[in-house]
Amino acid sequence: MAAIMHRLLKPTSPSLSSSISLLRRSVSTFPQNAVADPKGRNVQWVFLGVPGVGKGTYASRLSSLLGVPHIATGDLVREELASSGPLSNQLEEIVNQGQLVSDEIIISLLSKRLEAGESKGESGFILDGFPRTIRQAEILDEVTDIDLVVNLKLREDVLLEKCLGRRICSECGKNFNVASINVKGDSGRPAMSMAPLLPPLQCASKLVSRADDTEDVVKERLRVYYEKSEPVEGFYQSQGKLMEFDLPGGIPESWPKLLEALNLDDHEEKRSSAVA
Ligand SMILES: Nc1ncnc2c1ncn2[C@@H]1O[C@H](COP(=O)(O)OP(=O)(O)O)[C@@H](O)[C@H]1O
Repeated sequence: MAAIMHRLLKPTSPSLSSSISLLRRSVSTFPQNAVADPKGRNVQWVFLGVPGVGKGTYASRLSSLLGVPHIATGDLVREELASSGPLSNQLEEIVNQGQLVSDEIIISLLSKRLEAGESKGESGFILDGFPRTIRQAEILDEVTDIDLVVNLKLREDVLLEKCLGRRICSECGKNFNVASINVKGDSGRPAMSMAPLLPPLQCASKLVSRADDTEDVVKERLRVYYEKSEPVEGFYQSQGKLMEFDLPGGIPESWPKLLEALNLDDHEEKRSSAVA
């Protein structure tokens, strides 16, 4: 009912309709061809969580483990910006102010990425940074079935520090983090430490920060998250698809626990022993 009301209040523009048709076409072979995980679940998964929580880190690790693409809409936006294409000036202003790009643009970037992947034989996906509004979640629901939504959570007082510590290698594009986080336990919350994620020697001199990872812009992105993206958690909760996951610390503590929560810990062990 709420969704119908929303659509009545916000009619879909012709350009959004055509972006949705593109998206529908690019997922038309899913989920029939979707990759199943070792537990037989289709992998059309979504990662939710505030900026800096680690969606990219964990989604990309799972993508390597399960053999499905990790598609981060933030990366698609940054690629479009770097390409100096027709949209780049418009996008730069929006992203550097911490605001959301329009649904039309995001859906058309996502469709193109899915289509390109499909032509290379990719199937299934782990989405990171999409959907970010209720409208985007409704559109995704119109075109395909999402199997699982992982909502990563981390105590708020470390998020800003984590965003400010993010670095990208300007050559290989890998993500690192120079922040060393040590917070004391207080009023029932345990202490938390997160070691920096440092680059290998060949990347060390090529690290850059994202233009939108300044203190003011991160604070605005957090505000936008609570206003526009947090309701998406409720959307999937009501569909019974949401798995909440409280990150207990850095990668060494969190990764095994996440695998356990996803029931994938035995798969990781088998794979590691096969490689060893
Ligand atoms: N689904 C989306 N809808 C609208 N804008 C988006 C979306 N995904 C990414 N963006 C734009 O790209 C920027 C960077 O996104 P991302 O890398 O996911 O950042 P974060 O670290 O905040 O999770 C966002 O602040 C926003 O401007």
